[in-house]
Amino acid sequence: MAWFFLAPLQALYVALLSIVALHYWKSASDLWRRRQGLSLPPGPRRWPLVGNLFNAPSPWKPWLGYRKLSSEFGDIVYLEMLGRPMIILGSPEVMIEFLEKRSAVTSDRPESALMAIFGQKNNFGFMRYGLLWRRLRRNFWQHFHSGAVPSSHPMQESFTRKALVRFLDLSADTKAVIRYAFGGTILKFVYGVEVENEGDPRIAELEEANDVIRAITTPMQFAPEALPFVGYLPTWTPFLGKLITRLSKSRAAHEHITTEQYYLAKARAEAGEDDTSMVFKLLAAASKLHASHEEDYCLPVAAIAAEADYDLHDPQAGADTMSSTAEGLFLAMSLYPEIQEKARAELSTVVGPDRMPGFKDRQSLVYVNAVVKEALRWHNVTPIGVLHTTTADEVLRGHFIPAGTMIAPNIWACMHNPDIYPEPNTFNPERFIRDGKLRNDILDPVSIVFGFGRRKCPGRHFADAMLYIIVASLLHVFDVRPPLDEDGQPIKIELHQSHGFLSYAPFARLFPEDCRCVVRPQSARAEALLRNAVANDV
Ligand code: HEM
Repeated sequence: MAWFFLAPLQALYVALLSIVALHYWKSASDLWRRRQGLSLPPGPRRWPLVGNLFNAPSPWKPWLGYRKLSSEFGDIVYLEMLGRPMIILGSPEVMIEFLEKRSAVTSDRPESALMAIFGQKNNFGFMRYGLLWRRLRRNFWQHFHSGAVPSSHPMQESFTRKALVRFLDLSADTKAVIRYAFGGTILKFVYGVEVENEGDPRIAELEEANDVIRAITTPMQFAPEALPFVGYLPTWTPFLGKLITRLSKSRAAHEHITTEQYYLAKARAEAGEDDTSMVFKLLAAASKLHASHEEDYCLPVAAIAAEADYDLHDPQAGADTMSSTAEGLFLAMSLYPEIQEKARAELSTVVGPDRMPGFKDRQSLVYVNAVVKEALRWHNVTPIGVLHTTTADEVLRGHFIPAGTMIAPNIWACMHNPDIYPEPNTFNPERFIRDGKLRNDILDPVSIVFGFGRRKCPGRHFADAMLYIIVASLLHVFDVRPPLDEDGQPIKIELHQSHGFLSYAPFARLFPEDCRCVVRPQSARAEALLRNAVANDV
């Protein structure tokens, strides 16, 4: 009798297995035909169907495991996850060769169904390569390219001072002030919104809005990406309910803040107010060019503006690039007082005690510039950048790379390669200086940490400018020290970077696990200088 029920089940199993085997055989033979005798790049042994699923580097800080693989197999390592090919690039040369020089075929992104379901459909950072991505990115770039960013320098200078003055309130939380400095600048730049302090609810709402990116790209959370239907499940679903609630809340915050700020900026524009914000300019251009199709332009304008918001700091998960880099920098300053001293000596010679530093001083502040470079290198916040994907079959250094291969550049390994940067774990800006000038014979972190080719970070000039003005203004006025323990002794904090990346997740950003420090004015005169500068800015 049992056979009566088992037979159909067995038949179903056999049918399913045959379909999977047939599919596997078809893709393997198709790949074999396309390879035309070329070998795939070397890599750990793959198993039928699952590939390297069980012997891939641990998803916990995978850049470490990837570096180990590169030392064993070379600059190009091949992995396969359930039939999905992936290569790890281990040196700057091969990254430039493939991702920069062949960016026409290496600029796609892996699709993320959950990102789309949870409100990030128009986020071009995660979008497939194509016309819509190009259109959104071009509009975004107009406001962030190297020629455009200097127009926001006065705003960056004054907002930095406004944020730093918060440190004069002894109870201010360092992380919150850092978040405010970057978040407030971006809100002002994008929407023309003036955020008064780190407690402003809009900063908190933006953090909530970014939570979806953080949640989906955090290793254990990212697993549901393989089963995108979870995006449609109710919040009471066992095991997954918490994640779905978190993502839904983030989507709601994202929709609320971006819509609200967009319409407020639009209303100001319609009322004829003069505003230099990005939304204002985009709207003006859209209505001039396409007066009869304004609604068509609302989506791109709102989406492009929202894109800039993604770079806000999150106090819980630290999912932010600029603030996270700054957290590493504050930690470095507290650990290396002698570096603060050298920067201060330079600031005192170039700027003097009677004014705050500005962008006009940048050329002359060689040491300060080197501190910015070292901050981007030492605490490299995007260790594997953002995954690219190939759109066509390619041959790289004699190896066949199939179309649809995910590419993970191990940026962290380059930034911590002792052959390029001796003693890479030491924060040492002087590695970038020779004979009083910035060296041009050493790999500039700026050329790698912002990614590659057509996908290279479009916010890089803005970010670089912000980091410069923060370092210069901070070190001109303040002293950054380690926190004290209960006995009044300095607590020695080491840089431990968080993780935040699963081998096939599209985006990862790191933050220092602990960056506690104490920020105090160097003198009453320095304090007065800052206060006066802020008063004059108003
Ligand atoms: C220290 C600061 C920053 C770092 C280290 C950083 C790093 C990166 C990296 C590695 C990528 C991926 C590039 C690639 O795929 O090859 C990226 C993409 C991106 N970044 Fe940044 N970024 C920073 C700041 C910013 C800022 C301030 C903004 C906006 C105002 C921004 C907006 C974007 C956008 C929109 C993309 C997606 C580009 C695309 O897919 O076409 N970033 N960033």
